[in-house]
Amino acid sequence: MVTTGELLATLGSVMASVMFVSAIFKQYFPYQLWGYVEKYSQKLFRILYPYIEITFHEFSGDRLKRSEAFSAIQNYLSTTASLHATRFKADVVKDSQSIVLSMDDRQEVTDEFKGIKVWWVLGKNILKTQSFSFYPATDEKRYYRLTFHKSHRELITGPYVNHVLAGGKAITVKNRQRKLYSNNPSKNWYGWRSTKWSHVFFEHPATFDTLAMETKKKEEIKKDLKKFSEGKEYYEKIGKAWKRGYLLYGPPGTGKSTMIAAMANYMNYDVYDLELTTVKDNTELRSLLIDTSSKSILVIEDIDCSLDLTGQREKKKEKDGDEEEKNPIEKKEKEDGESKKSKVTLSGLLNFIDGLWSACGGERIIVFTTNYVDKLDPALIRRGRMDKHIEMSYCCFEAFKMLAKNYLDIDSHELYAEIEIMLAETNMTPADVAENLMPKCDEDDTETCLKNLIEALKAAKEEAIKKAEEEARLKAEEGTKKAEEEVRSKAKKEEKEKHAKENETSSSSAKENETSSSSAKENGSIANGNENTSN
Ligand SMILES: Nc1ncnc2c1ncn2[C@@H]1O[C@H](COP(=O)(O)OP(=O)(O)OP(=O)(O)O)[C@@H](O)[C@H]1O
Ligand SMILES: [Mg+2]
Repeated sequence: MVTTGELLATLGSVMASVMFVSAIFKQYFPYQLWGYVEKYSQKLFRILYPYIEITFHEFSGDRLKRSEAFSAIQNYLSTTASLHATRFKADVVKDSQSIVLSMDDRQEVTDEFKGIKVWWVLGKNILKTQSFSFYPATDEKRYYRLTFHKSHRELITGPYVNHVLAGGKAITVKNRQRKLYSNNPSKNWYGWRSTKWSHVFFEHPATFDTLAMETKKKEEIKKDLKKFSEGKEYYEKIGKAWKRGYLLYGPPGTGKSTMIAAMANYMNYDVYDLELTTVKDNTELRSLLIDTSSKSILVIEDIDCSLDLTGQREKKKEKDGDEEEKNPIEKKEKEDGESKKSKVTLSGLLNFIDGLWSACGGERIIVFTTNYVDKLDPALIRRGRMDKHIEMSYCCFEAFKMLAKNYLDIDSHELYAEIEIMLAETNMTPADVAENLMPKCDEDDTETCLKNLIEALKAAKEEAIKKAEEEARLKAEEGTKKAEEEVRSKAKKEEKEKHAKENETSSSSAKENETSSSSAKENGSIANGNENTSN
């Protein structure tokens, strides 16, 4: 059976023959006559072949970059082709978990858009010449050719092509194996095929279902994320870059990193884990940002330790300073090392998150984590930079139930009541609760694990009481010391005052004596004077 593509191809070759004949004609006949022939042959061509063809090549540019349009069309046609084509090629995606079928070479499929029929064919050119290249050479250059009637030019070249590209990209996102990136030190940026980010496949299994926290809070976060992912038009309307910042804070082991993994899985985003201490300066920070793709989460973990942004860090420095004073050479070496490390400033970081460059790429989530939220600069965590602040706290009963469901596959147990009371009295992180719930050997049944948790909670409670008592004792001791110090300084002050008074009294009596003796002297001289005068 002759396909439409073959028919069109035949028509095409007939036209090519006409062109060939006309080229010969051009050589042997006068110019005026040729002008007529050309005019009418083109007219004839348009009448006989009223179709338009658009070709999308697989590779474009000097560096043989695979065309995004080609990949998108391939994915789009993989769904359309599965309805019409008879020969397929299979690609394995998502770490061998699923198969995607695409059209085989020279296969033709039809598609319809608003009642208009178009034809797609996958063709290939075989290159005859071979040249030496650093890049893996390929002999074949594939392309997709789209053919449609010229009367639908506007509709097909505009809305239809956009529809195909958008549909294809959505399938690419769905099928892609997500990646976890980490930044390379800049000294490795230069050189052949070097990159700013290196990656591994992102395979963290955490989801919002496995994350233990209050359901209400969890649902709120999920809704927030969903709203963000659907908010392209809204962000455009309000004139804001399509990005959202989350600050996750709380004690170690409360699930901040787990939450990031759950967010990435929920949104189907890549993760860029930015290690700030290896970023040389603000310019480098900006280059890293520009090199991230959209639909990604940019993470800066333990922001309080990454830069000199907090009181905590300053305290640490003071302490270091005391130690270094003993050894000035070591101090100098350490200072040199520090200066080589990172010159990223707070203002650089602020601009990175909410400056003009931060809008590049779009659809991006930025997450900071910290154990010490109070010590961060307010400018860093203001809304617009960190739009949503999420406290990850100690394990509550609701979170425990989720962990028990995940770890032990139970919804309730007679020991739950005791655990609920103990969790209300004791601070235990979800990480510790999870560890206690986990069976350690085949013999560990549900009850053993729950009892382990109760024991651990009791131990934690006793420790907390002891710690509180110790703190109270230290506080009391400090209070007594302070009171004693106050009494001593008061006594000292009184003693001083007493001495001062005594000194004052003795000096004034000495003055008095002096005055009386001098006045006696004066009296004597006056008397003598009188005597003299009377003489
Ligand atoms: N809320 C939670 N839900 C489920 N598992 C949790 C939760 N919190 C902690 N865990 C478990 O504890 C481990 C440690 O948690 P995670 O690394 O997320 O803590 P963190 O808050 O990032 O700690 P840090 O501040 O030290 O980085 C995880 O591997 C996870 O199994
Ligand atoms: Mg963490």
